[in-house]
Amino acid sequence: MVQILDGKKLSKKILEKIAENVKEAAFSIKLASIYNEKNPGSKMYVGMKVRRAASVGIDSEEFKIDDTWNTDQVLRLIDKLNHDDSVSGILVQSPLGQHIDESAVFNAISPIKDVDGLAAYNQGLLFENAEEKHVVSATPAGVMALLKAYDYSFTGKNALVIGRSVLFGRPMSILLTNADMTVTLAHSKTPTDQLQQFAQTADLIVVAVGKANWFQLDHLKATATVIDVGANKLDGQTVGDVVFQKTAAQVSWITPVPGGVGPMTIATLIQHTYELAKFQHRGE
Ligand SMILES: NC(=O)C1=CN([C@@H]2O[C@H](COP(=O)(O)OP(=O)(O)OC[C@H]3O[C@@H](n4cnc5c(N)ncnc54)[C@H](OP(=O)(O)O)[C@@H]3O)[C@@H](O)[C@H]2O)C=CC1
Ligand SMILES: Nc1nc(=O)c2c([nH]1)NC[C@@H]1CN(c3ccc(C(=O)N[C@@H](CCC(=O)O)C(=O)O)cc3)C=[N+]21
Repeated sequence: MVQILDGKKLSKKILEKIAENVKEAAFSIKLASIYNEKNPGSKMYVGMKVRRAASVGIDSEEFKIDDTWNTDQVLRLIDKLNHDDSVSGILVQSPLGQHIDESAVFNAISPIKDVDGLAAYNQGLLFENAEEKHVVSATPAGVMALLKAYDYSFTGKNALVIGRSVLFGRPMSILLTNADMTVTLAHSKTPTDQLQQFAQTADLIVVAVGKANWFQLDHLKATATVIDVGANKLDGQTVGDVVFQKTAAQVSWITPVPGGVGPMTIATLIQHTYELAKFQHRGE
């Protein structure tokens, strides 16, 4: 019988702890979010992050851009926020828009305000496994926290990560490598028969392709764990990348959508905001 990795429950516990820490902090904390207001998903997710942050006593400031903005304008905004001591963390919600150079934007964020761990400085330290020295991308870090909360044993196990984005797949594959798993990172150029081979020997399968109800492979290991990162809108409902029933019937652990990775992403992002604010005020 499959067991649920309950991100909603764990995220509540994380937020309660942060609320206590913020109450005791002798400094105010503010999260600045930049997003394209024409993207309904971005508007919704930033709204959720702002509300959750407020619920633990962290302020927010939203910077809405639209498709008339160019990369330089966004870089100038980030430069302003980097130098604004009242701003503890800077979140750039992707996608910003086809014409914006997201990599240049992420890399312009001051490393000590990069709450999503997307700047090359932080991604580089992730490669070095120097985790105590840097911020890790919120969603993969949230997945690790969820697995650790259920005492997942990583060492020597096989992981299959499907999706290689800078936002999720790549940092996820490195985090799992750093945790001593043997990681296969698949993508759209991985032949389907190969994907089936990797899936049936995987102990951990992490799906982040951005296609509703896409993953439905058979012959999965009965002891396997499946992490569904997908957040797709289908007829007004949020559905994952994984066909839940068919997959849950085969494995031991699975995350639900909603209620799995999503809430963990938000809680982890807010935790990073608190931790970076604390670092910025160290020694006071
Ligand atoms: N819950 C949360 O907190 C978060 C959820 N998400 C969700 O996760 C999903 C992925 O997001 P993101 O990483 O930004 O997505 P991207 O669109 O940036 O990347 C999708 C990845 O999936 C791969 N892919 C696409 N089709 C296939 C296929 N048929 N077989 C194998 N691989 C395939 C692509 O391969 P290629 O590289 O070859 O193009 C690409 O690497 C989305 O639904 C997003 O909403 C993302 C971040 C946080
Ligand atoms: N720089 C950046 N960082 C991100 O973390 C980031 C991003 N860009 N771009 C888009 C994706 C998507 N994302 C989600 C966050 C929370 C939920 C979430 O909490 N969803 C609820 C359901 C919400 C609903 O009702 O639709 C759940 O899964 O329980 C989903 C998706 C973060 N993203």
